[in-house]
Amino acid sequence: MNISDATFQRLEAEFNAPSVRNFTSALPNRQWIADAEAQKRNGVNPFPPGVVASRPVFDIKKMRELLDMNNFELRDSFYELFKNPVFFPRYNESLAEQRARTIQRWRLIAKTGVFHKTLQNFTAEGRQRYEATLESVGAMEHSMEIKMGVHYGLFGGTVSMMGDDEQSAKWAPMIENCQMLGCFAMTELGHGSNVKGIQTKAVYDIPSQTFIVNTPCEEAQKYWIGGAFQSARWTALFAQLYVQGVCHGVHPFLVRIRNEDGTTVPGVTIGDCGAKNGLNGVDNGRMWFSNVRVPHDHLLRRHSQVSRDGTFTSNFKSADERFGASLASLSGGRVSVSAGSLVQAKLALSIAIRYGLSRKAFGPPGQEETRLMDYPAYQARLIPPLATTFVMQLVLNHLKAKWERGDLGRELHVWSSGFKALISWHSLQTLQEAREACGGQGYKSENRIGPMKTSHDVALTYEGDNHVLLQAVTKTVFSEFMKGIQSGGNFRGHFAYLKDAEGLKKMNLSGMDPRSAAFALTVMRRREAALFAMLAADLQKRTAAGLTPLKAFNHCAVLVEDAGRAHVELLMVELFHHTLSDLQRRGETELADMLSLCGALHTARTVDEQPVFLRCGAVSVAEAQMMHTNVGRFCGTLRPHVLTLVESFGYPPHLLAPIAFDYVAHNSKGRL
Ligand SMILES: Cc1cc2nc3c(=O)[nH]c(=O)nc-3n(C[C@H](O)[C@H](O)[C@H](O)COP(=O)(O)OP(=O)(O)OC[C@H]3O[C@@H](n4cnc5c(N)ncnc54)[C@H](O)[C@@H]3O)c2cc1C
Repeated sequence: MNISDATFQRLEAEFNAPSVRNFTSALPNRQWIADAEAQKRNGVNPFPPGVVASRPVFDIKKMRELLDMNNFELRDSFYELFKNPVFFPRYNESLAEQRARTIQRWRLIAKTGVFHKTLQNFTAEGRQRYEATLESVGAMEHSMEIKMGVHYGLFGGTVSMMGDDEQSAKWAPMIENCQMLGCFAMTELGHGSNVKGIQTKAVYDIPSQTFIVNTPCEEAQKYWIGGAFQSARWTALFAQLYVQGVCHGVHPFLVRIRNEDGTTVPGVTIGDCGAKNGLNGVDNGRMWFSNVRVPHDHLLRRHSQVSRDGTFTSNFKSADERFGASLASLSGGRVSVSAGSLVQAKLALSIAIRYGLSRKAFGPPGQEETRLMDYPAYQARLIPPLATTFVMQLVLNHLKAKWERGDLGRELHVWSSGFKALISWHSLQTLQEAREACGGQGYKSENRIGPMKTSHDVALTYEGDNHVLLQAVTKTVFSEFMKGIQSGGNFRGHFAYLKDAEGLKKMNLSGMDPRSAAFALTVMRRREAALFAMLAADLQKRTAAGLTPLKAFNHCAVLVEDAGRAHVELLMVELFHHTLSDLQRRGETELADMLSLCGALHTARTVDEQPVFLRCGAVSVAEAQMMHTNVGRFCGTLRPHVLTLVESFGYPPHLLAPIAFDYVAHNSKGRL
């Protein structure tokens, strides 16, 4: 595929930052990479000095393939591309330089042609290639991943999935090859989480057969729109659709915001969101619309249509159903954010664990100091997040497969909302722990963890604020639970396990194998059952006292979120054990054994960290104590394997950091 060279030539001129064009901004010393690669050429794996990897008890390559699922060569080809100096990390650049560099990098990535046919028809192969590309790019730099995710995933995904076949066929190829550069304008200053309440208006004007778009008040300005401030020429705009005086709710439109020369079109005003805590390679902008005329065939009409003479029709009966269907097709954004989040956690763990293996502190008098990783207290900080990262990656792979198959049902909404919330929280917590685990070195930008942490932070907010997402999960599955209650205990589907609620209570955890599926499912089901029952009772009490169902729900919001988390963590355990049984069935016992240890540590840690298990009676004090002991026990069991485990993430030395190798040589006087 030819990428639109004209687009990138124009953009590079517009984002003109001389230091970027001429590569003059200071580059950190990169000798450590040459050293690591030289070691590799000599047949020695580039580990930190003095670190001897234990003999792998599983096949590292197979583990990587299990985690990455597909496109292994493509991922490696991107890692090679990132050896080009354009991709070298630079720190302390100005906002203009960071934005310019992102454009420069985008051109080189787009030029590979990797996005060809990722939007047209949305085949599983195309989606896998797209996800693999974004994950690889995210390992190099998070801004770049988000910049491309907004253009191809959010803008392109909206046009191709919410446009009908004709619209998709017309525009998707031009989005893939960057002839049409776009952004995604949903959020407004006054409405972010509550997108149903956005105020931008699109009124159908019968005589001119156009939609007239207006920003009626300051709260309705479009806000945070990635790419809007400089690069985008088009936007997928979300607005309340009015036809013949009737509001039909939120609808998507393809709207031109700039001419190809970069000037804004009449009626559109664009401002900068300015410097952010991270992701400064992305030019987030604000937009106001004043009587902007949008052609009739630019309403993206897969779900709703307006005839030229002003008759509104829809495939769905109510505005709520239409809105739900629109959001379902946007679940891909949450899939990408979850995958991108785990990339950051995997990199941070790869760096911090290698450092913890080589760095020594304190020790017996007169003897060699002890390696950090040999302190149980240190292990307890890095090994549980490592185990959870493996569990979450395998769980996320089920979600990715569902999305790639085009399975857009209610389950996709629940999984993508819940997994995005828990995975992004997990990754941020892991980045913080990894930063601290590297001490002062963790605070140096060149060691990557700090910049990754600040850039990743917003993953908790965009594509749905995590708290709001957990509430949405509970709202969606609670009715299923209530059906079981109202039928006198005839629970179905996910809640079928409650048909034997008494048996669940009687299970004796201390007599079970903590690596088994039965053990993890018992603990997680007990919590979910208890919290959903508490929620039902609480809601019933409040509605009986005269509150409306909505008010009652809001009064129980803390319990609602706890129940949502309980549901998602149970789903995760179910899916994880599904993968384990599959591995066992295929005879991959080495992988399954290692992963079952990770699963057992993940379960023990989940219970140990959350008092809600004790509070709701899901575990007894003795069982909570057993879980606590299990955390330490499994950390010790996994300790010899931590290096091979992070090796299986597959990141080459140049995507790690100096402290992952010989941090003393890197900081020597000779390298000043
Ligand atoms: C860097 C960045 C890039 C972005 N890119 C885009 C983009 O390209 N396009 C786009 O359309 N949008 C974009 N967004 C917007 C993003 O999706 C919104 O910020 C997000 O949906 C949250 O909305 P908000 O900021 O208005 O927060 P609010 O909705 O105001 O939430 C603020 C707080 O209130 C809490 N809260 C809200 N409702 C409830 C409730 N019912 N109960 C309890 N607590 C509640 C939330 O948990 C949150 O902590 C971006 C945002 C950022 C920061």
